[in-house]
Amino acid sequence: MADSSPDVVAVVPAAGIGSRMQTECPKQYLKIGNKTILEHAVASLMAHPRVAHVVIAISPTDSWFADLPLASHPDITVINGGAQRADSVLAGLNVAHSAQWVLVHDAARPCLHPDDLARLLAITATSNIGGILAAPVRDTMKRGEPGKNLIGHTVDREDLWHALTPQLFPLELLRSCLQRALDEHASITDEASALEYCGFHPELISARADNIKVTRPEDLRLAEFYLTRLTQTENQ
Ligand SMILES: Nc1ccn([C@@H]2O[C@H](COP(=O)(O)OP(=O)(O)OP(=O)(O)O)[C@@H](O)[C@H]2O)c(=O)n1
Ligand SMILES: C[C@](O)(CO)[C@H](O)COP(=O)(O)O
Repeated sequence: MADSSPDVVAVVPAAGIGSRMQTECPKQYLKIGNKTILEHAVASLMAHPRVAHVVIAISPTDSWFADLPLASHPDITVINGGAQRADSVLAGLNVAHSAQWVLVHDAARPCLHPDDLARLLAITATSNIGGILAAPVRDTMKRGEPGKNLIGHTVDREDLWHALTPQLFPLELLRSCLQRALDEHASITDEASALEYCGFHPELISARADNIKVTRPEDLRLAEFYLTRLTQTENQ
């Protein structure tokens, strides 16, 4: 029987402004059904019995979070995020004292399937480095700029993956790697890149491609479609 004791803390970076979404409010506060994208993302984590607590990093100027039921949830701590996503994550790690493992999940990813979360959490039984959910690249990959000619050669897509979230790591390992990477001004766009910067190689868990990060306007309807299908599957 897989361990289901609540031994994992989740950090949810939710301090972005969602500029690429071109909406009035930050995209994590856009609604799909009767909940915001942030609430869907947090609910997908709290549905697993091992997730004991969730730390949500919001912007210091956030004026939306206080109106959500999450704001008064006993298992949720809200803190101020930072200038970059990595700063927000580190701020969350710095208050997540009481856990051995930490899950980091984008507030902008509302469609996390419970099976993928369970498969990621299962690696705690065999790994001391951690791992990430990832989806295989499906298209031929090119390098270039819009309106200009393609650069160089087609990118070989063999072994090329889209890194998703959640990403799962030993709390102290992630905290130390992220702190060092930021102190040394490394380019960090996900938690795995901080571990890679420090010489570690997290496990890759092949996952569903419908765990999308709502980023551009056309993503909202797609996320709504995926969430509707996920809800129907769970109710069967
Ligand atoms: N300083 C920041 C920047 C981003 N994020 C969070 O990191 C996640 C992924 O980042 P992204 O999709 O880039 O969100 P934004 O930065 O808000 O989007 P944009 O780049 O379009 O402004 C989001 O949940 C976002 O809220 C954060 O916590 N702190
Ligand atoms: C963490 C992430 O979602 C993995 O793909 C991605 O790196 C976030 O990038 P963003 O530019 O902060 O959205």
